Amino acid sequence: MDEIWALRKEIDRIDEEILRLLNERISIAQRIGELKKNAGLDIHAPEREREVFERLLKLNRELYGGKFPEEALFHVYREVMSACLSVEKPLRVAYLGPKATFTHQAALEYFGFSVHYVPVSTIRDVFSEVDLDRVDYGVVPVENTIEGVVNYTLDMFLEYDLKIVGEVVIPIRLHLLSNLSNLKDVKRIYSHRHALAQCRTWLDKNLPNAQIIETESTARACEIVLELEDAAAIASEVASYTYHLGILAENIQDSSNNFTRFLVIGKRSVKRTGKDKTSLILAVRNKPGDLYKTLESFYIYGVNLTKIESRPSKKKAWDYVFFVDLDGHMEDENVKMALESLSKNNRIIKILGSYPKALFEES
Ligand SMILES: C=C(O[C@@H]1C=C(C(=O)O)C=C[C@H]1O)C(=O)O
Repeated sequence: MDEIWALRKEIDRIDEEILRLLNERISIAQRIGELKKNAGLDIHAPEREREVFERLLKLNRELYGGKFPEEALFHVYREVMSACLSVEKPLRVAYLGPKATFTHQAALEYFGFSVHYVPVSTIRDVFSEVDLDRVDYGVVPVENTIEGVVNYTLDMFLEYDLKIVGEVVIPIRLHLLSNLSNLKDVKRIYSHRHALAQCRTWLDKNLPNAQIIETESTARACEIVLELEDAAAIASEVASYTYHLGILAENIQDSSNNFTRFLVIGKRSVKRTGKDKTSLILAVRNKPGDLYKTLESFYIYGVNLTKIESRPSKKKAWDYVFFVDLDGHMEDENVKMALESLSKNNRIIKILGSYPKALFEES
């Protein structure tokens, strides 16, 4: 007992030191904020945030053998930087709502909690909020490893002149949320159709007799469950703390290969980090060998394409454009040369931006 008491004293001392350092850090961030304002620079610096994360994750591995878990270190620093940024300039971020959805989770993962979030009801609204400067950034889903591409998001890039400033990949993990403490007391389960379908095997095995009720969103399921004494909802981790519901069973989804990629959209390009991606929209004429010729530029300059997706141009029937993602930044020599050669041949419709690759890319 004495030893526990002594060790807790030690923890108190360490916490005081961490607190002092956090306050010192935020004062420095405030000064950097003023300097950036005077120089007309962007206050939010995603490339610098990436550098901070990578440096610390590396130091944690090299100096301490990764004793402090990597994901936790990421979240601690996500919040530290989110708070430091908020004293420089409070950011406003729109996302495809409602609250507590996976898009909300992706937004939190990218910006942390010290940001003002604006949930909106359509992907178009996210684009228009950013376009009209009502928010600084927007977050939208773009593809899922099981369901495929979110076409609507790609189409919006043809309509709006916005830039991609970042990406987030998150595993779609579903949990059984309830304030009940025993699985056998769950008589009714509420959730959105997709979430229920993704947990079919687990439900058949663990709660074969419970009544299943569909709701319009996982968020609505949580609201209903809060009022009931024999029910549980299937929803995300963010839903559990948004609605103050406990996690009765974790990771109940059938597939462990379910990931969604989200894009962060804004108005300005992001500086090079060395681990970047570039997205662009290309025009390919409807004649033999044209796609081949377009792709040849990437081959000649050794640029690796990570994705190519075709969409109707909406200008003419059977006319298509290609959405391309590639490894590298526009300022990288090989990417620059490939883009120059494509532009000479009038193949570039839009460059959507260069941005840091997702930090934890699990796809
Ligand atoms: C402090 C800065 O401003 C913001 C906060 C950061 C941080 O807390 O480390 C990093 C980048 C910026 O988004 C900075 O630009 O260095």
